[in-house]
Amino acid sequence: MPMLTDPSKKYNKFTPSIKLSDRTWPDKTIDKAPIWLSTDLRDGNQSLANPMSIEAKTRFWKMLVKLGVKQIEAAFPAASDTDFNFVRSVIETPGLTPDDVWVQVLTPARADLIKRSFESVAGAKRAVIHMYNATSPLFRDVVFRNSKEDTIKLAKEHTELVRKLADEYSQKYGTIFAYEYSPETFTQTETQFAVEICQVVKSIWKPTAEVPIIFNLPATVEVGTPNTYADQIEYFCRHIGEREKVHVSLHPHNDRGSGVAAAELGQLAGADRVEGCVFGNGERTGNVDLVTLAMNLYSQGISPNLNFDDMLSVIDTVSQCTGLPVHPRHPYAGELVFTAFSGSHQDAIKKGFEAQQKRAENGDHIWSMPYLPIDPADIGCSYEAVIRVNSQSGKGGIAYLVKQILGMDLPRRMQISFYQVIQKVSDMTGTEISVDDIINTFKQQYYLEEFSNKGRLALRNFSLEDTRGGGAHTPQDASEYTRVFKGRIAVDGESRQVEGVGNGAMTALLNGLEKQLGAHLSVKSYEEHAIGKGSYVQAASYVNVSDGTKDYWGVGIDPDAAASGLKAVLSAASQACQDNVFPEVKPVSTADAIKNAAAGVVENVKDGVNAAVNGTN
Ligand SMILES: CC(=O)SCCNC(=O)CCNC(=O)[C@H](O)C(C)(C)COP(=O)(O)OP(=O)(O)OC[C@H]1O[C@@H](n2cnc3c(N)ncnc32)[C@H](O)[C@@H]1OP(=O)(O)O
Ligand SMILES: CC(C)C(=O)C(=O)O
Repeated sequence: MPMLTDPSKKYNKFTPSIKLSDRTWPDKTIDKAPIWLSTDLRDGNQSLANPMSIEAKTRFWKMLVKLGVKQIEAAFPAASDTDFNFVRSVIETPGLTPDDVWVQVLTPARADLIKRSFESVAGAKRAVIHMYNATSPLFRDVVFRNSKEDTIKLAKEHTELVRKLADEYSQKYGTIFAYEYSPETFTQTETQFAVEICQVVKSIWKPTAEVPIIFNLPATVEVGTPNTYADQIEYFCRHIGEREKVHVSLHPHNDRGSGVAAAELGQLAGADRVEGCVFGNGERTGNVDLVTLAMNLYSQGISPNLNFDDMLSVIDTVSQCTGLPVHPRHPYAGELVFTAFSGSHQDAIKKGFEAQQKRAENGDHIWSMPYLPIDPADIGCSYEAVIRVNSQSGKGGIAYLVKQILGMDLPRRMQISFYQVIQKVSDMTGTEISVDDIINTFKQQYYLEEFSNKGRLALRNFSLEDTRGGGAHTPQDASEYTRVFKGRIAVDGESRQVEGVGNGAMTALLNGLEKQLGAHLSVKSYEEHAIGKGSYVQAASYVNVSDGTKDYWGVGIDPDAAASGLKAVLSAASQACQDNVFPEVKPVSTADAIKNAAAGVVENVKDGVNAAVNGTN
């Protein structure tokens, strides 16, 4: 049937039975983690087309224990042998269940199923028996055909049985039992009635402050906005007696997509405990997502008491055990959630990382980063995944990747120039450009192959003479040249002797190139920084040269600062060759240029870069 133009003819607005006018939860904040209960192996399992095998459940169980979950609903043991045997296995297998972990099992209010559930936990150190029956008018009328009194009687009589069996089993096995009672469909139940039935249950169970009774108040189906849930929870917390002997527990489902909000407002309203599933698996749209809840706390500086520092392995385990993928946009865990494609985001993140690093050097480690609510490293993600490049990207993000991978901090104007190169590639392909592609393009553009200069013009060896102290040529005044460059430059692989003079190493080389190749290039700007530390330190040089009509950027890397500057000049000059700047050196395809240059490197390997660095030739 198509959607109705007037849905009011079919759907009633949800109206909660209570509405607090003096609610206090809106003014509260969450200051600590709740008690967590994972129901992945029960609610999460019952909703799968193919429920988990014992092996899958065991793998999941181990992961939950490792994450730090202390209460785990292992199964609905009366449902199947698999479920029953799994509970036996977590109790009997040495090392599977630490002493501080509670094994929880779910049962309906039916005597045979309660008995079977007790049999499943025989010998456990700590066990929570969780019993439920639906309490809302719809279920009372349609499913159970029960009055309110009948519903209370059902809960009362079966709680009596749970009490009796708990006493017997704890005497026999020394098990510490806790009791959880869920008025299923709580949010659609008259809240006063939910309190009434829970008072009766509590009077029979007789909890202590040491082992409180758990009243689990489920949004079995999420039918209202989270504020209505919070009102119901606050009302319940205010009216249930002996509050110190009660743990109020939330069990939100996500039918309206606000399960996380409901759980957070429910905690503001006084709840002590939250039941949910990792990545929000569960019936229909799922149970509330424990990862999001925990990481929301973490991002506020509150320890969730759960450890997601290896999120990728959690994703692997959960998706392999359930057969369900984790959405790429899933909060904190999806593969795209720390990724920025768009230029302005990348620019802000790059600046943010630089500022963060500076603050950290002064002892301030507080995370304050544009667009990234948490540090991806905290959940085991690498920074490389943060910035990815497509046609929406800008110079900042691309420069960030070059810096991350090659350690090269490009001058701002060079960032713009390289960005234009990448933009051409991305316009051509129309797809995302991988980090490898960016780095390869960078190396090709500036003739850097494994950091040796393999341009069309490549440095083989050189010496620099300082003429200030007398030497072969004595300058007449300070503006005159003070350097003489002598060296061998491979021009498309053919080694040529180049000699020139200038007031610095780079200008002397350019002077030599002009004499050899017949065109003048001048240096417009030059920057340099160190890469690496200690004995591995290298100099990275960036030079911008011009023939008077067009600018060319060049890059050089070398352990020797002078050699790195000279390589940068040749890297820029190699690009100028492509524009026919040197009459003698004709443009060739980039691939051919690299091939030629590489051949030249092999040919000249003996008098190669090492000699040049030492300035001995
Ligand atoms: C909101 C939740 O997620 S609750 C958990 C739900 N999970 C599951 O149901 C998974 C496991 N369930 C099962 O394996 C089976 O349903 C069993 C073993 C529990 C029961 O199986 P069956 O005896 O074949 O009954 P069936 O599944 O049809 O259950 C419906 C009966 O249980 C009754 N019932 C349902 N919930 C409860 C409850 N909480 N307490 C007591 N009786 C209940 C129904 O009224 C119905 O009774 P009727 O047969 O007299 O009309
Ligand atoms: C058994 C109860 C807690 C349940 O799963 C629900 O109401 O969703």
